[in-house]
Amino acid sequence: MPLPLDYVGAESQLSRTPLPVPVAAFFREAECSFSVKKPGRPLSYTLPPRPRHKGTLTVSRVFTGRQLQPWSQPRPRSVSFHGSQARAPAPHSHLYDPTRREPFFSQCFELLGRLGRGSFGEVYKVRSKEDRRLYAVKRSVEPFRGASDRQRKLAEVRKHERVGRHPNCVSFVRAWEERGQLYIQTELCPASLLQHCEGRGPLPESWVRACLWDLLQALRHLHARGLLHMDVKPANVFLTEHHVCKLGDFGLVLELDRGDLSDAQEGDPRYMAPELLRGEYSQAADVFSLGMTILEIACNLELPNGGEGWQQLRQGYLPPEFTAGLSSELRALLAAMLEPDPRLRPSVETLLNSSIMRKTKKWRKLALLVQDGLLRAASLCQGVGSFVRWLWAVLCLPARWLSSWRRSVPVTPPCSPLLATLLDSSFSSDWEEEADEDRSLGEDVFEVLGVCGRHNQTCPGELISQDKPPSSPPLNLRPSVGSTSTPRHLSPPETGSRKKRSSALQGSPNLSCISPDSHPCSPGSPHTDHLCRTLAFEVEDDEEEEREESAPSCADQRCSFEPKNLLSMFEDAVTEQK
Ligand SMILES: Nc1ncnc2c1ncn2[C@@H]1O[C@H](COP(=O)(O)OP(=O)(O)OP(=O)(O)O)[C@@H](O)[C@H]1O
Ligand SMILES: [Mg+2]
Ligand SMILES: [Mg+2]
Repeated sequence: MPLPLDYVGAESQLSRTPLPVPVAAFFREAECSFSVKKPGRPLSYTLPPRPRHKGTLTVSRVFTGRQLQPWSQPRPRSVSFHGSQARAPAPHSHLYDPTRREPFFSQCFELLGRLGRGSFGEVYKVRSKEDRRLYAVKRSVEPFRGASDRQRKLAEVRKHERVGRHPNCVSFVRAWEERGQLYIQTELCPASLLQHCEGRGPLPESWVRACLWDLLQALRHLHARGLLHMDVKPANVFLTEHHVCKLGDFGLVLELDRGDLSDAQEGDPRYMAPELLRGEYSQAADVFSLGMTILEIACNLELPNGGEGWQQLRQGYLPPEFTAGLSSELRALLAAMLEPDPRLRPSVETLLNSSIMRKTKKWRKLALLVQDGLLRAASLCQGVGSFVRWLWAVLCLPARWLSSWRRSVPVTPPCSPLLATLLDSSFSSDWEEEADEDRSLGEDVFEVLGVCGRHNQTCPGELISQDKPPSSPPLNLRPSVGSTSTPRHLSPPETGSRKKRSSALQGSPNLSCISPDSHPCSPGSPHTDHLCRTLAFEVEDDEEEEREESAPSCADQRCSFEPKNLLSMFEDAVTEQK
């Protein structure tokens, strides 16, 4: 019975009538038969019941001596209907070793998890060990029960191969059978539309329109090849990571050109077109199922499995309390797709030419184009970023090599031209800041260094490790400070103690002069520290005088303090001796 779409107005008129009207009562009852989707419902709820186990023994179990069928042999066999099935070679993979006991699946794939379970098989998320890409592999739950059961299951491969490649259809990769089970490898999709909608409420209309446009494209592709999907529903629609809808699960596809409709199977009853009960199979059945799918996701409506609500939806009645939030255009389109008479139902082509779909097409194409552009730009940025990182690493390599070389050499060679270049580059205008930082490390550090400057002949790093345990934090810290303080011989004038610190830190020219052979300040000498220090400075001054010629800019600085220091030290020594 066709039901008026402007039912709301009719009810308000009727409510003024004192007598109850049967039609109004019917509609009120109808309202009660629809409900919103329940969030958090287990996914298995949506699956059709699995076939019951047979209690009786199969013939093969009774007559065990029978010859094994070729497909029940342990070796894997490729399944494809493109060439001759008689040859059925092993599925190709250079990783597969037939001498090993593990099945082809375990040898060639890493199992990452289970994606879902249908009435036919379990679907796993896998990574191919060959190309390291992610895929979905559907494996039939039970082994083939016989030749006809096997043929029925293998038919899904033939159908998938016939579908071919289309941006809105899940891509087939390959199939094989092993130990009586069928494996179908397809592209992996992050989620099904059903999973995506769970707990979200109704989807935004712009999203619904985009989804409808994508799925109409997929159906146009199938119908043009003489194929009917027969199982369009949210659980068989998959979303890519770029939010493109793809139609999948081609297990119930009907090949109209084969002429044999005896093995045609209806899909999920909630989405089933009414004429299928009369055995009328046509493209219009897919249009109806798609209409139901869109109604479900756009209105968050729990579709009935049977009963009154099921009948009403197949009589052209759209529950207004659910469809009220939709635009009039989309409501009219849905009403047309759910038309009870398949001959009056618009074809996929007609639907794509409707004004609402033409508008959607423009936006969809633009959105896909922008998305594609953004993705390309992102991958380009990623590529440029990794190139810059690589370039930086290559450029830093000589500097790193030099610094590690410097660390490995115990005493810095004073006249190395390579080192001189490096030191020049590290000698920056913020020398004063560095000096302040050194001071901030604390006097005790310098005291230790001062000691080693007076009594030892090797580099500061080594001295530190001799004088203090290696675990002592300030001592561990110093060598690195010393290594960066090489340009201190160009420092501004300093006090005696400061200069002592500098020479100890540098470890190169001044310390090399304080040796048992070059002056009397040896570890076992009776001279006082004071004298030792004085003599050390004398030697330093001699050297620096020599260097003045080669570094005139520093000469002025030294002239300003060296005679004064020497004089005061000499006076001190004389006073002490008196
Ligand atoms: N390519 C895929 N990418 C991601 N998930 C998938 C993929 N294929 C299947 N799945 C998941 O596995 C579930 C079952 O897959 P599929 O529908 O193909 O199996 P089936 O046994 O044919 O089920 P049905 O009962 O619908 O016939 C899907 O609902 C989905 O959650
Ligand atoms: Mg399915
Ligand atoms: Mg299926």
